[in-house]
Amino acid sequence: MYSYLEQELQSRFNLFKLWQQPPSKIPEFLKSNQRTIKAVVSNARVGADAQLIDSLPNLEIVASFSVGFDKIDLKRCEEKGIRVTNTPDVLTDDVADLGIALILAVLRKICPCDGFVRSGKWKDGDFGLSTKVCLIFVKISKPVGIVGLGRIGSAIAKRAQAFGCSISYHSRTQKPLKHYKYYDNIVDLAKNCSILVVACSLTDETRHIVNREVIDALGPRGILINVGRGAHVDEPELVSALLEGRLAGAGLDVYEDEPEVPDPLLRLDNVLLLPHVGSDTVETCNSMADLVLANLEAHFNSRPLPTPVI
Ligand SMILES: O=CC(=O)O
Repeated sequence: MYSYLEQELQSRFNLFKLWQQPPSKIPEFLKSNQRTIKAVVSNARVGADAQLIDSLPNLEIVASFSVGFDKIDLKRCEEKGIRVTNTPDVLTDDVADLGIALILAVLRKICPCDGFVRSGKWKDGDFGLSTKVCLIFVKISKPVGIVGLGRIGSAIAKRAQAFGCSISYHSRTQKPLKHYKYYDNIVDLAKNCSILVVACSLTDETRHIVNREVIDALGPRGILINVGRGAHVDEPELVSALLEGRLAGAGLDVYEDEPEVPDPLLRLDNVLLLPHVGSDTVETCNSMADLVLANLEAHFNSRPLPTPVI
């Protein structure tokens, strides 16, 4: 629980600190407070499953401190007339910045370079070469491919363009953007790009959208960047492609079973691993917290919700 959000929740509402309960005590804790609790404040990692929703008969709203709501059982909320809110827009720039940081860091080998200097190896010789980000002046030029051209995907595209990259994308529908090339399937996108960036939301359709076929289409010179959700990628397939040299590298902020990270990835220096920090800046977390509070206040004062999901 983000401390500023906790403070504000405490000063404005009757706050039950579920996260401070040991897992074995949670059912009992919920049972003893079930009549009183009207709102759940959640986040990307915890969500709100059917069990939690069903255990709170007076629940009116789930306000998530996240843009993603893949761990919230929306169907159950809908059936029960429970409102759901998220925190879009305020985190777009941070996640897009991190996507670009991953591209730059993987291609230019920034972390291995840092390790090289710190370990004193520089005194024995130069580091070696890395890969150019802006391929526009190079014959092998291939665009940056973006999976999901929503808010975050578009912000990544804008930034990548500023680095001189051309942009291709795959999404459910084609956008009226003539400078970006659209592919109606992700395999064709992967075949025709050098860096594939996953930035879509996680749904039944996008779960494991990056499978073996997509990874092989991206190929041994390709880089995968994931700032979406771990479950967008078939992780064992990603690991074997990296180990077998069927993929050049990856930059990951998200994993299927966070905070678990597949062990072999920890030993690969062509992979950059971040601990799901896409939106974790002080400024953005404050804005996300304010949005959670604004949604709760609006709901309990019968005003329209600023950022409703349902
Ligand atoms: O992963 C972070 C979010 O969904 O906000």
